[in-house]
Amino acid sequence: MTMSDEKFILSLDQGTTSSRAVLFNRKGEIVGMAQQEFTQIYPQAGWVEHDPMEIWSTQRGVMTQVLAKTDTKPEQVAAISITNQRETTVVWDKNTGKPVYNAIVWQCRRTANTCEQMKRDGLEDYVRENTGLVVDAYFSGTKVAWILDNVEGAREKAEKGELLFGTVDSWLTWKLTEGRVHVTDVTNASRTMLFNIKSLEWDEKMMKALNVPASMLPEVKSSSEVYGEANLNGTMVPIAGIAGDQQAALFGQLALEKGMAKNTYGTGCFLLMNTGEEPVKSENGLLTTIAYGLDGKVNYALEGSVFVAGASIQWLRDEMGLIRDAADSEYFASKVEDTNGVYVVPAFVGLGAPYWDAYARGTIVGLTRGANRNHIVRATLESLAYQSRDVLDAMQKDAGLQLNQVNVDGGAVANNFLMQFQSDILGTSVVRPKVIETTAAGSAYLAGLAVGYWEGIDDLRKNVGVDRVFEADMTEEKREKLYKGWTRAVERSRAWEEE
Ligand SMILES: Nc1ncnc2c1ncn2[C@@H]1O[C@H](COP(=O)(O)OP(=O)(O)O)[C@@H](O)[C@H]1O
Ligand SMILES: O=P(O)(O)OC[C@H](O)CO
Repeated sequence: MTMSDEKFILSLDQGTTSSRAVLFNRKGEIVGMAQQEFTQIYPQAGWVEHDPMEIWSTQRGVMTQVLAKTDTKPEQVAAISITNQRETTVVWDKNTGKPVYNAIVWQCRRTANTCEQMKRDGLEDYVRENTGLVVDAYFSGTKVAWILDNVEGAREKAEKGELLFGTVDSWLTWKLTEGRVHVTDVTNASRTMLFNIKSLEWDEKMMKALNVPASMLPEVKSSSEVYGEANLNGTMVPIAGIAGDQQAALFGQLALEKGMAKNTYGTGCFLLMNTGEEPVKSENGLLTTIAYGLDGKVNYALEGSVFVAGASIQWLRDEMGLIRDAADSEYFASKVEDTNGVYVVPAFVGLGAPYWDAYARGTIVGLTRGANRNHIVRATLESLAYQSRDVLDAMQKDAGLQLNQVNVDGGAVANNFLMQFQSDILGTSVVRPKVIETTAAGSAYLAGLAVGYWEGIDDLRKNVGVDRVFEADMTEEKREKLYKGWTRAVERSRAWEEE
């Protein structure tokens, strides 16, 4: 229950598996939250889709629910912020507002062949230099092209200027403003492979290479400004913050200075390091991306994107039936002292950073007659930590520095076994904040700053607190032996699926 004149920021967090709405007060505390899972559509092996109308209906549903649950009137919402699963691609008809196809999800591998062709066409260096990305099916560009090439009549309509493209932030803003506003922010734009991260404009050469008409593309704005107004039961409320979820988490951790990093453990795992106002080119398989656009400037980040992290725990629950609840994984993993030599490489949709192997597939190695459920559960949890080490090692090489602590957030950091093992396998401290909904918080901060709900960054520092610090407790010898086993397991998973 909220006091009737108190104001809040309503943060909409549209993730890969669920839509969430979180209400924040001035102290950055969560006043209320509503969450709803939605359908994952797997039309073929390696393909992943969402229904854009379900994304919208669940997001609208949780938004209404959180206000009702906390007895908050629309007039008490100072601003709405949007943060979202990135890269996921929606194409809709400008006149009817209807999607022409399901959203193609970031995890979807259907355009791997297009990427091979792009590499043969010699585009890799241009893509890396100008978009900060590697040529991979992960990003939106080839997904838009696929829709235009495969949905009957789509290309013709797009060329007549009748279709619009957007990442999920863009789609939600369009729906919330009843079709008045077609925008995105720099962080989301930097994940499309169509955006030039240096000039901060849509890239002509990439638009041509992917055959995507300029008329489809949203206007690109900063991450913190008023983009338009949403109609909340007759009250117009400004939408004032937009950022991709991983960038929002970095902001939520207030990692606003060069060299500050965070790792988020959700469906995937995403390690981002703020590199300041200059983009840093990775030599070790990471991405260069925009961290946020604020006050007329952008900050850049290096990113290590791991495609499957918490999703592997859902796989243990839903497909393998080894656990009933994600949290049970901690209990089973802790029942054994080690994995008995078992490694699980959850390369269900290929491998992201630093390998970028679209043809890797999931692998369990090291099985002996003594391997049991607990070992497999433990090895799956450990895979989150090993994959994070892969990207942290790459990041330290790129940045030329050694981190002695990693700030973490996201759903899976509730798992104490995982956090301790993470610290052990990295040999650094792992710092878990009080509010692990850092994504929603960072997004709320961006909106709150735009409307003067918070005056500035110093105002926000009071909001951030530490819950627990995990310290490494493993010998160097053991750490390196275990990690070597992981690298061998990864080799076994690679290039499995044939082109
Ligand atoms: N206690 C836990 N141990 C391990 N994994 C967990 C735990 N709780 C949640 N997860 C995993 O974390 C993910 C949910 O985190 P969340 O940050 O909500 O993800 P997303 O935003 O990607 O939907 C799920 O994939 C789930 O399997
Ligand atoms: O929905 P999440 O939290 O798994 O995040 C997905 C990422 O944004 C994909 O790049």
